[in-house]
Amino acid sequence: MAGSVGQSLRATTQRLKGKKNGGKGKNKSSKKARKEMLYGILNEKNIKQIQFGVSKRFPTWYGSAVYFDPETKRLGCSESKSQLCSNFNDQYWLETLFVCEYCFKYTDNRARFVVHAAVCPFQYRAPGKIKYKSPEYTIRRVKGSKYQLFCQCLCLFTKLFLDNKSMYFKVDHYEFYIVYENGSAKPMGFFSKDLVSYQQNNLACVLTFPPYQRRGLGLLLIEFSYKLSQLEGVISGPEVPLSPFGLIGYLKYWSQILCWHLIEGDLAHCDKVSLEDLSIVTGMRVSDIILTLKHLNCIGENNQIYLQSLSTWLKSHGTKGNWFKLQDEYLLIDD
Ligand SMILES: CC(=O)SCCNC(=O)CCNC(=O)[C@H](O)C(C)(C)COP(=O)(O)OP(=O)(O)OC[C@H]1O[C@@H](n2cnc3c(N)ncnc32)[C@H](O)[C@@H]1OP(=O)(O)O
Repeated sequence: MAGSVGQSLRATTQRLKGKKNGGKGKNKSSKKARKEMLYGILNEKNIKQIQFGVSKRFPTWYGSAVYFDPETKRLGCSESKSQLCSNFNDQYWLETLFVCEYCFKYTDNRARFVVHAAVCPFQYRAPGKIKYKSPEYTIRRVKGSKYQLFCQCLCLFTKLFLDNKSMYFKVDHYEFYIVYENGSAKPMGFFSKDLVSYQQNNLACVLTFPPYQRRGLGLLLIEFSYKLSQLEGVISGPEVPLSPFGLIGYLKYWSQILCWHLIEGDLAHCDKVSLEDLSIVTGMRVSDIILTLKHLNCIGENNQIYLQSLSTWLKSHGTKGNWFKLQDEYLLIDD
């Protein structure tokens, strides 16, 4: 399993490079096919389900061609012939993709998966450096340049749950912030950060793995991304476009932050608050603030903010004293 993944990724990259050079002058449809191959774009799901570690199984949300050889539709350089699409079901290329829940290496072969699961070194030591450690959760920073294969496999996995992002192989200038439950080396979710983002985005892509969703981890990661950009002294926000779930999650986070600053925080006693004031205290972009205030139905002509509508939102989405997921005292940001 371990060797096959590295070879598979190299083979895919080589194949794509080769096709790119040899494809000059060919028609538009082959260009489109190459693009789809490069970004793994598929209109339908091609892997039915994921076996994530030995005990978790769940369906994929989106298709991805990047795991496969485009000609044979077989997984990377797998020697297994047991799960070809023709043997299974025309809709799917593969019924079950076995993914290591510690390092994201993958295979279509159960026996190889079981062997790997028993020896994966990441189960004893998670990669990267701890940047946040509360009594409940740890967030580790994993550099793409240092843990290339780990990050590439994580990006491939992400594509199965996020349709509009497509970065798999060039991970060198990305950092990955991965959340773990304390005492466990099993990643539960992550966000990536582009270190050469011209828009100075504080987050490229965020994912909570399906078994761990709706526990507040998405909001924790988003809050952490803002903490990092505020420490850098940058007004920032996520890379766009947001996915539908991304938008719901961000609107929740942004609504809470704006409500807190306007009702309980530094701005609560100001007579007049401008969008720029809000941007400075929250670290949010003005465009995101306007979007959120419109969502909260509390911005009028001349960008006047109606606090009454904020209070109404708060009543229906009460945070019960838990305004923030992240606690500053547990931050370990030294570089
Ligand atoms: C810039 C970008 O990367 S955009 C791409 C965003 N990522 C994706 O779309 C990948 C797939 N989706 C996911 O991984 C997750 O849904 C995330 C990351 C967006 C949210 O992760 P979670 O850990 O589930 O979020 P969390 O538990 O903090 O919930 C935050 C809020 O989002 C909303 N929300 C999250 N999931 C759902 C859902 N399935 N249905 C309705 N609302 C939801 C809720 O308001 C929720 O708060 P609540 O539970 O108190 O009601």
